[in-house]
Amino acid sequence: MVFTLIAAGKDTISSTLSWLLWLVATHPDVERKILEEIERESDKGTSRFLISKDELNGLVYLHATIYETLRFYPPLPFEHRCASEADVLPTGHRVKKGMRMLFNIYSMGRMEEIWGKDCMEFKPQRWITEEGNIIHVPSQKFMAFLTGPKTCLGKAMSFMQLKFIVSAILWNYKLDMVECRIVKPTPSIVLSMKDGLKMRVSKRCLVSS
Ligand code: HEM
Repeated sequence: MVFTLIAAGKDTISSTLSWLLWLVATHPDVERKILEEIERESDKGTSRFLISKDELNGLVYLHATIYETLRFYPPLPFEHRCASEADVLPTGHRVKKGMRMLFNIYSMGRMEEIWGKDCMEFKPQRWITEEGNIIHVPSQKFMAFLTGPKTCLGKAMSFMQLKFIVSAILWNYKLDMVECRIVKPTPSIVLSMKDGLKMRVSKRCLVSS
């Protein structure tokens, strides 16, 4: 069981981290908002190297940035399922018993019919209500963790891990792209970056002590 959890979480988390750090490095407005949020939500009296577990709940904008990263770059970009019974899909398509269906989660995250006209913009704000809470998006619309009875068991843990790691990295280090080169995914079971991600890492001067 422990092995299953580690295996299911390792590559998915590392894929999300790479895409998120690249997206943040190339969207300085998003980076600024994440840092302002950490500054606001973290305990001024403690070390800033790691944010505490309780403070993680306050990182709504970072939470939204993780959702937005997963919309564009789901670590598992394709999934398939087999129909246990004949059925008719909501689209009207007839499915025979035993028929295999492949669905493209990567494309679904970029479809105008699902996400609206600004579907190709990296906009964490789309996940936040006017009152500042995370918008609940049904899992049939946002499929990175899949939907139905075989959905990911590690979703909550993933957000916790990612918020811990990203807040610690971004608070302490500035990450810049080494050179202007095209970053693109490689077609594989886990969505990784073709040729990896090269970044320049420098110690960040804290906004305040
Ligand atoms: C961003 C991170 C993650 C994403 C996007 C993700 C996505 C998914 C997806 C799409 C599936 C369904 C696979 C299939 O049925 O073909 C799945 C299953 C699963 N995930 Fe995750 N996962 C993530 C992180 C994690 C972590 C950190 C853990 C464990 C701590 C975990 C545990 C599991 C387990 C146990 C299953 C199998 C569930 C079952 O078959 O009933 N996942 N995940």
